Amino acid sequence: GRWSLVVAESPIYAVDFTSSFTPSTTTQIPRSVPLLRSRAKRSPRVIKASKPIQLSVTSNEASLTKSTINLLESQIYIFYTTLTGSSHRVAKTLQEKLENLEDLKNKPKLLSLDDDLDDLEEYFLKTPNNGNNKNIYLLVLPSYETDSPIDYFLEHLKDTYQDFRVDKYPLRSLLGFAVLGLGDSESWNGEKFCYQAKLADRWMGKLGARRLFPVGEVCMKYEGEPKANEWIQNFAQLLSDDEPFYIDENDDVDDSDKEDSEEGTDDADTLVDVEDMGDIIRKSGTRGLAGNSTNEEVKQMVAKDSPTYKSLTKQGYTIVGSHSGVKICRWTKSALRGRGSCYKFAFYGIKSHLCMETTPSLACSNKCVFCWRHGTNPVAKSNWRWELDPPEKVFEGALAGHYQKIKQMRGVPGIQMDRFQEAFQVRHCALSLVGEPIFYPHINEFVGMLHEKHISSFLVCNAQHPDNLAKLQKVTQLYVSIDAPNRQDLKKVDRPLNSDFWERLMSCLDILRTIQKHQRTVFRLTLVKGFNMGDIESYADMVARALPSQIEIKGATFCGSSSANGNPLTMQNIPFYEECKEFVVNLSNELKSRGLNYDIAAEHAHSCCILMADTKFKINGKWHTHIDYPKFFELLESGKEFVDLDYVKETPEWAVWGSDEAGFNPEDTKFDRKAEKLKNKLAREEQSRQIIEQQKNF
Ligand SMILES: Cc1cc2nc3c(=O)[nH]c(=O)nc-3n(C[C@H](O)[C@H](O)[C@H](O)COP(=O)(O)O)c2cc1C
Ligand code: SF4
Repeated sequence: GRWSLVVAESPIYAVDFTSSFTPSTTTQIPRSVPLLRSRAKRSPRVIKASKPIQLSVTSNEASLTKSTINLLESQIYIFYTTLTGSSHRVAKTLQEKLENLEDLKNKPKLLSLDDDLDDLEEYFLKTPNNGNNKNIYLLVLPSYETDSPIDYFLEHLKDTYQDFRVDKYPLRSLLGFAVLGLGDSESWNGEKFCYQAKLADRWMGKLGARRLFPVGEVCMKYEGEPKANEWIQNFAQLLSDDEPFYIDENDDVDDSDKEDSEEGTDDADTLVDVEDMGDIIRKSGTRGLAGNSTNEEVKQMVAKDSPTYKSLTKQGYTIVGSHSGVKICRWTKSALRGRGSCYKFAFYGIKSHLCMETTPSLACSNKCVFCWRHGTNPVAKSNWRWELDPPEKVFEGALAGHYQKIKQMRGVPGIQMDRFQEAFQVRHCALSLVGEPIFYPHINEFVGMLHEKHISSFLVCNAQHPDNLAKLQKVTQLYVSIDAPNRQDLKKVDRPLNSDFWERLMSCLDILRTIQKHQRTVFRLTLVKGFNMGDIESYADMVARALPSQIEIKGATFCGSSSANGNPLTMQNIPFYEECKEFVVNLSNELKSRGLNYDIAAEHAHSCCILMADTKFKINGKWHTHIDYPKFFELLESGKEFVDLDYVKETPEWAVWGSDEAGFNPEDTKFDRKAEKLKNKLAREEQSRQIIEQQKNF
């Protein structure tokens, strides 16, 4: 390598800031020697030069110098990511240790890459502006062979490096960085041990950051925290040590790994005869489809041995293949026992025991505050970066998983035989659950398979993937989640990974109004008090922009809060039904005042859910929010174009807004004690309100 040109030997502890080369405690320092430049050959790229940090080096030569910048004056950021907690513990120890350093001027900041950073770009493209930009980044990273949020972080570093629009060395403005890796050398020895910490160390170097200290590799199984503490101790010492650093301004930033583009990967070597392509694709299976071109392998989104798999199955999900999931919801169980169905029965005529809830992509591009999976859920901005299962496998696997769970219910007291038998003919599929169904590259084929079996499709998307949305073919009902009325609130609620999340949402709204106008479209609002229940005007703006067929408004339900999974909600954030009603009435008035033809159509008080619809669904004075499913399939199979109004059915009296039953199916209520109690409570509330009103009038 380039170090062969060394002429002098020095006992000084030299740290090369710029190379992945890790010096031993005694190393040779090149001086006054023309240095080899090993810039990799790459395709044309716009390179904006960034000025290296000014140090007290005046000559153009590599030198051993005392930095004018005192490390103790820096602002230290400790970043960590964790799935089972050890990296968080170690990061906290690191913070405490550094805090106790007498001369350290600023208190080190501890930040979770997953919970505390809204946007990785704010720290790993831009850097915080602390006066003279004297920032030091310390990264405490575990390694996971299975897919985890660390993959997403590493991908961000890689993408930044490969993005020709941005400064090539954006992290050069940092004073320095160091990575402490945690892993398990027994199960993952050799290259795999702490491999993600090593990758992070490498990418940080490539992005222009200066390595202050060699990457730590700690086996948490054998060496545990004492070994981590040793690294911390040594690093702390380095901070207060005024030993000179070897700094070479002529040397290029860490770009020396020739394997990327020089060795053996010449075009001539990689060109493949078109005739051979089929063979190669077949041999590589679906692995190549993720478009992952570097040496990182394509992972499974939810591998069997991953913490995500464990947490999902614990919650009752059946994982299908490696990226899909299916789960029986409580309404399916309730309906099997002859009790009530969910609000979709009241609004659209869906019987819960005939409904399968599934998703072909457990990953998504948000980190919503109300998502319990937060912390372990696989994430990606917009590209599919995992192994890909064919649609047949997802379809058959989902049905098999669903039926297996139904079968397991056979011993549950109160199961009704006729419904139990019917349940083995799924009629509806809710593509929602968790994750983002339109992320799945074969979503259209998958939906096609449902329709072929006359299974209706309700697809919910998070409005972050306009390209996929535009390409989506006919579904029975197309939902878009509208989690907040404006940019600031949406960022707070969904914590999207894409920085252009608002623009993405806006394009999705435009797509609903134009390309997807033929679909039966629904806005889904989940109301969370203190997060998204204000700014009615902006919600109305969005309705005006997308012109959805219907608007479904649901009060958030409480699934328990936990700071551990990043879910900050408490009971205080759960709106009462009355508050939801008030919100809906206000929205309805706002829309009417703008001449938009929407009105409140139906309600299901039990689930705190209200449906607004375009008044075109009110035919001859009667609401028609229900769906004529056989008609839908007939139209679909006719091959003709058709729209939302072509397959409607009348809404039953008991579900219509303002009816006495408030969405309680009279046939079900007698079985449903909880529903009965709630109904009585609502009646009592209404009574007391009337009395108060009367008193006011006297
Ligand atoms: C599914 C799984 C995969 C893992 N893969 C690796 C690996 O590839 N390399 C490694 O060094 N350690 C691996 N480990 C060990 C973890 O990195 C180690 O337990 C670490 O301390 C976990 O940190 P955390 O508690 O902050 O999540 C793996 C652990 C699990 C459970
Ligand atoms: S979109 Fe769904 S899966 Fe994704 S974070 Fe939000 S709630 Fe969770």
